[in-house]
Amino acid sequence: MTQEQEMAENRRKNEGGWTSAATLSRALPFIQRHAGAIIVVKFGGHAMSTPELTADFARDIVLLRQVGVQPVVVHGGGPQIGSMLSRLDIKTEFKDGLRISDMETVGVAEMVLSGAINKAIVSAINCAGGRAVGLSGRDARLITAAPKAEGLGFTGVPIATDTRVLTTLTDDGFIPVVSPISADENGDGFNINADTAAGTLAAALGASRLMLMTDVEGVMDKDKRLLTDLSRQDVQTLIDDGTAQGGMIPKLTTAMDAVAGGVEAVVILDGRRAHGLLVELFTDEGAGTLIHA
Ligand SMILES: Nc1ncnc2c1ncn2[C@@H]1O[C@H](COP(=O)(O)OP(=O)(O)O)[C@@H](O)[C@H]1O
Ligand SMILES: CC(=O)N[C@@H](CCC(=O)OP(=O)(O)O)C(=O)O
Repeated sequence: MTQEQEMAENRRKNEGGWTSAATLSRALPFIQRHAGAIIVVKFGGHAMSTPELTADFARDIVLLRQVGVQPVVVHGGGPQIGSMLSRLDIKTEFKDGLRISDMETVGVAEMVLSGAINKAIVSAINCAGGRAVGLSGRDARLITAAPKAEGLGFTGVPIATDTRVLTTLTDDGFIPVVSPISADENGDGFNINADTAAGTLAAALGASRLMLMTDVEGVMDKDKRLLTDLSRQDVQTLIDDGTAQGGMIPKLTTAMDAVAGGVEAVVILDGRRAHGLLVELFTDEGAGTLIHA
């Protein structure tokens, strides 16, 4: 068969094309529902473990923007900070999922997050045809930080936000990409957990959804079965009875605070699998664990 004959034959059959068109058409009511909405997407350090996953993520974000959603990306990079600290021979410890950060550690965290990772995500989104702008909690006083607790050094929490820089960007079609490193009133840098920063910004922006992309399918019960739907009370129980541990704790407290702060729903989903964002937003079934008020 010549190439022309093959193309003609494919056009006659084209089963795949009709299936794709049907999928697109079924997405229409979902696209209409989310058009104009602000959706904060937290991209975790584990979820960006390969360039392919980052590229797939970037395409999904650009697609969201293309269909009228206003995505705001907040990123982590815990494993990447960990490997830089070990290359520099600096020991690191966690308490309840948060890195205990002295001045040297927060310096490394800022270099890795606001430098390398932020720019890699911005680049990936721009290569996918978007207009991404990288910034951190420091920029335009987006997030003002304070110490989380006595003895945790420069491990911070957000105490105030000024989201005007984000709305200025989203109103003009840009996609903000935010590193969670922030400063206090004196300009001292603080290491804020990326889930916490994303939750605070989602509430401050009045986002309709907060999507936390991680390295598990979602929240698991004691038998490692995926929990698909949780109320705030259910989430509290999972923390109290020890079902949720380590990095899942800041995710769940963030989810509870975000829904209490007016975010309609928080979704914890698998960032290791391509297109989870689209499955969650544009299909009936959704993906991962949905947490609501
Ligand atoms: N009940 C639970 N369900 C799912 N994951 C849990 C649970 N308890 C603890 N975890 C851990 O939380 C991790 C996700 O948090 P974290 O490592 O901080 O991810 P990220 O880098 O994406 O923010 C999972 O890999 C898992 O090991
Ligand atoms: C205080 C604190 O724990 N900060 C985090 C910031 C990065 C982060 O949250 O990254 P992931 O989302 O990939 O875990 C850290 O130093 O690891």
